[in-house]
Amino acid sequence: MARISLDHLRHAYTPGLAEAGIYALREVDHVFEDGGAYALLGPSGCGKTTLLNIMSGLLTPSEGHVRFDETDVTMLSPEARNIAQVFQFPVIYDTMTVAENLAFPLKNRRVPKDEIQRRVADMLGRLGMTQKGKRKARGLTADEKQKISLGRGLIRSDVAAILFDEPLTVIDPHMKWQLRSELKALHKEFAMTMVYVTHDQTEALTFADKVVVMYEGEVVQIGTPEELFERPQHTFVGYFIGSPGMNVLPCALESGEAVVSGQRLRLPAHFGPAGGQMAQGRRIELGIRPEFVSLVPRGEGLPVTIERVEDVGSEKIVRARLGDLPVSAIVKEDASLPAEADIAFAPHALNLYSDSRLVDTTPGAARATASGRTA
Ligand SMILES: Nc1ncnc2c1ncn2[C@@H]1O[C@H](COP(=O)(O)OP(=O)(O)OP(=O)(O)O)[C@@H](O)[C@H]1O
Repeated sequence: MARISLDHLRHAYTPGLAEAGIYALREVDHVFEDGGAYALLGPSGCGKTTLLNIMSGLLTPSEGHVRFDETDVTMLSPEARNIAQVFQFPVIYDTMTVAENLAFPLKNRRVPKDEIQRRVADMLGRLGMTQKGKRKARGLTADEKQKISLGRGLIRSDVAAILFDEPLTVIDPHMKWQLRSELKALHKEFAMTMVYVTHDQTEALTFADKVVVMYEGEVVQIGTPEELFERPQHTFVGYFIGSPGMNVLPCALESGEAVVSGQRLRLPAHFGPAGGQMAQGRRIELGIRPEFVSLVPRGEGLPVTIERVEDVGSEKIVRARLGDLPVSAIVKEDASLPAEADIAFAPHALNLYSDSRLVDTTPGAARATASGRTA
């Protein structure tokens, strides 16, 4: 297994696009640690597949380098990089049996016969396909074929990394959970470097130790599921992760207060220096997750109009409007809702954003804030 370093990668699909400044990847500079389980998460078109294909060698980046440990592999083919790939749709040999398909990558590497038999039997068990080992792959369901593709990727122990591109798209919903758990178990057991592309936050958060969130050709945050939830480094992360996503409220800062939709909100004390030194002309926003918004009696917070309440099991999602801004709150199922409500924000959970990037409001960070950098 290898540590994969992406060194100042940029990619435009044609020289014309590069000249026009249209990059599918704008700047990616990141290290995937040896043995880590990563998810590349982001909406359609944000550059996930482009990045994965650059890592696998299917695509050569316009700029920058890819290194596997200390070796520069930027110009090497996928075969020369020794990686396993699992694609969105199954890639298997219909005329071979299920077992032969699984054995194929091992035979190619001249693994001894008895070792192949042992590993194939083990993988068939893990995939729940022991009874189907001798069946021809032709005629299997799309689910089953994709499970074989996964098995073929996972059966080799000598690969630098395993790259998955939305591998569960064709899998039946109730099987997805089982296969994800199996992938996670295999990762724990063999500590393989795995990179898993998805646009589904549940898939990303349950599979990965670290989630790499991409937006418009850039990595906007790399973090554990908890970090992405608690401290979104970019408003997009706040909006994309969570259901409903983080409330993002445009505001102006004035002597320790935020003016949100014409209402004044006293900010936690530590926001003072950061807010005071914020450069003029920036787009300033407050971020607060619905889990940290509460409904309080009129006069105790910011006045809102409740527009609707959605019942979601043990909780209710309250959709309200603060002036012209939509705000969501998550409250307990049995919480009573005042007819005329205000909203209050848990101070510890308030985040401040400048041009979509999180402002470090911890004491001592004012200098970085003033120059526009974020932590
Ligand atoms: N072969 C290509 N030629 C030109 N532009 C491309 C090509 N492939 C992708 N793009 C563009 O590059 C950008 C990133 O695409 P990419 O497929 O990497 O995104 P993605 O996040 O994987 O999306 P999806 O989840 O829909 O696969 C998009 O704007 C896309 O239109």
